Amino acid sequence: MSHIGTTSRTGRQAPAMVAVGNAIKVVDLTKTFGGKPALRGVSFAVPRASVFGVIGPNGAGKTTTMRSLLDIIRPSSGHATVLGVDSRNAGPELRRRIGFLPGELILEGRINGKRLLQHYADISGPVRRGRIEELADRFSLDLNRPVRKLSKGNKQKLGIVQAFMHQPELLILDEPTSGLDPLMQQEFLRMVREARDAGQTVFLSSHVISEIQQAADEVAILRDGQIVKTATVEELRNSAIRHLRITATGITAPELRRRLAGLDGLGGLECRASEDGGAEATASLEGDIQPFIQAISTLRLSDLVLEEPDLEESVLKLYAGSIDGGSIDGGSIDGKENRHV
Ligand SMILES: Nc1ncnc2c1ncn2[C@@H]1O[C@H](COP(=O)(O)OP(=O)(O)OP(=O)(O)O)[C@@H](O)[C@H]1O
Repeated sequence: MSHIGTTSRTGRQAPAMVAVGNAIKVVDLTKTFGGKPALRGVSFAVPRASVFGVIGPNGAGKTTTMRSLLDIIRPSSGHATVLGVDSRNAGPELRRRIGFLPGELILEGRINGKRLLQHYADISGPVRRGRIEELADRFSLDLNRPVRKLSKGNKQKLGIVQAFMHQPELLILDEPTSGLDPLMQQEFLRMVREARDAGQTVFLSSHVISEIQQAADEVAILRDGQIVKTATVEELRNSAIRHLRITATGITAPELRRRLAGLDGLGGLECRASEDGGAEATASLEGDIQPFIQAISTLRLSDLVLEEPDLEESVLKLYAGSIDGGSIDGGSIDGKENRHV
């Protein structure tokens, strides 16, 4: 194990200490189903004790990536290492060190939640006494009801509890908040943060950008089996699109246009006369804000609005981008150079 710090007697539980190295490393993974590519050279690394989110539209390859990590499916080519073990050798020992929530949860319906979780605990445990009840309480989940009578959201909660209950070193969670109401989503995100703080690693997929933004340290955006971009949430935010509006006095609308037109990252520029006799401009701004700040520094501003970057808008733009247009990062592991979208 490449953890620094103490581990439990079994070595299974994650230490609440600093962790080093990668929990997951994927290099050039491809998967073809009946001649149709589902993954096309995906590479990324997930540092230990971090939260890594993968987002992408339907069919992007999120589930296929996760299944490859767990050896549920075999990749056509490429390589994946999970907790230091080749994913192709993912036997029961490795599985016990992982908590997995599949995207399509199929649960035995005839028994109640408690018995079902006890069954999973026997397989993937040990589970600390009282832990299951604590987690169920956090989700207001009734463990005495037969599983088949639970709503979709409550079944999802059971799935989350079984993934977290044995405090595995690595959590692989496919669309974990699907079916959860907003309060429960927040509870789930708290659990993810606590897991990371305890030294566990979380790899999760989502359609919900705001959720990834709240939970993840790093994000990979997957589309058509390729990673469009890997970035920290901060980097994504910095390269995101902001909307701005300025009002200046002592200047006409055409003059204001001349000052601003052609600035790096500025789009959709519209200038008009303002009510106070000056000029008003609205535009969107992508990336570095410094050239814009410099351009307006000599203006006499009466108003300036620079909105919070819209992560959703910039990610949707990435979804919609052209693969053949050369804008796709073939999956660099550090992903820090991938601003060209
Ligand atoms: N077992 C399979 N047999 C054939 N094709 C498959 C199989 N599993 C996945 N695919 C195909 O691989 C591609 C990627 O699917 P995958 O389920 O990984 O996407 P996803 O990003 O998880 O999508 P979603 O958000 O809808 O769950 C899709 O085109 C899908 O139809």
